[in-house]
Amino acid sequence: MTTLLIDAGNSRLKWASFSKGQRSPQQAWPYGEHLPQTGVLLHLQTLLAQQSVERIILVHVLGAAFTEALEAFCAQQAVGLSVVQAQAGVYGLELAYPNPAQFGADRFVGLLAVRKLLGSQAAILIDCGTAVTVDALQADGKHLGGVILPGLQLLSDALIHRTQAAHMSATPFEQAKVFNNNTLQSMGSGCLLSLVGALEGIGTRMQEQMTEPAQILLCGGDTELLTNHLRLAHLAYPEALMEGLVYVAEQEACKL
Ligand SMILES: Nc1ncnc2c1ncn2[C@@H]1O[C@H](COP(=O)(O)OP(=O)(O)O)[C@@H](O)[C@H]1O
Ligand SMILES: CC(C)(COP(=O)(O)O)[C@@H](O)C(=O)NCCC(=O)O
Ligand SMILES: [K+]
Repeated sequence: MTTLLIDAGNSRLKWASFSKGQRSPQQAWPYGEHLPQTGVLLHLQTLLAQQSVERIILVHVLGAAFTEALEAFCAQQAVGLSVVQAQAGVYGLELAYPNPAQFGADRFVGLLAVRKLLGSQAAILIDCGTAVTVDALQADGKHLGGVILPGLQLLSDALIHRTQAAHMSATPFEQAKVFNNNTLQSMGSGCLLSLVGALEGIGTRMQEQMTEPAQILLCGGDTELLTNHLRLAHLAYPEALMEGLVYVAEQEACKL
């Protein structure tokens, strides 16, 4: 029997199956034209029709009411469900937010991924999804907090829709460069390089203010587009959140 590991973000559902201690490679399914909440439930239906699933370990950022919808769906399908939420004082983490309920559950799973991938090393996790989050974690488990900024696609959407370029289609991010000779390439390069510059500035400031060397870990949907441009030593691991969910699965298994 299989456990499904699911990260439901604002743009896409990422999933992997976990069985006998082994995780499959991550797959990412966009929501397309659907609202994220509808998209998640449709994708879950497809996943449960494809394989025999005993349990789902899921993290989402789609609102508290959505957890209830998921619970009802899984009860109907007779599948166990654990929805991961940010919590104070668990897994050896001390969260910077005084109210953990306000800290994105995906960011919390990101901190667990740091532990799973890097052990008890100080780290800065950059998760490049719909929004980009940057979080600093000390070796002793103290989370120092972080920043949230618009992701690559959001930057580009805002630029296109709030200028006379509204008639234009998607901007290209591949082969971003500083010397461009057409509007779309100029915009795509500008968005990508502005995000890269922001992350270099934020990462450098965090490293300066931390008391121990911190390993930068880059993950999320735009990892591959950003990694070659980023002038900061880092590890690129697009599927890091799946490792955070594996960590939860292993910890839950220990409690059984
Ligand atoms: N088919 C796709 N649909 C949506 N985003 C995509 C797609 N392919 C690549 N991306 C990129 O992935 C990013 C979303 O990353 P992801 O980590 O899945 O985000 P989230 O967790 O917010 O859903 C977008 O900013 C976009 O640039
Ligand atoms: C910042 C986020 C929107 C990122 O979501 P994502 O890009 O992964 O879809 C999400 O982590 C969130 O809703 N956080 C709650 C607010 C906070 O962490 O302060
Ligand atoms: K994110």
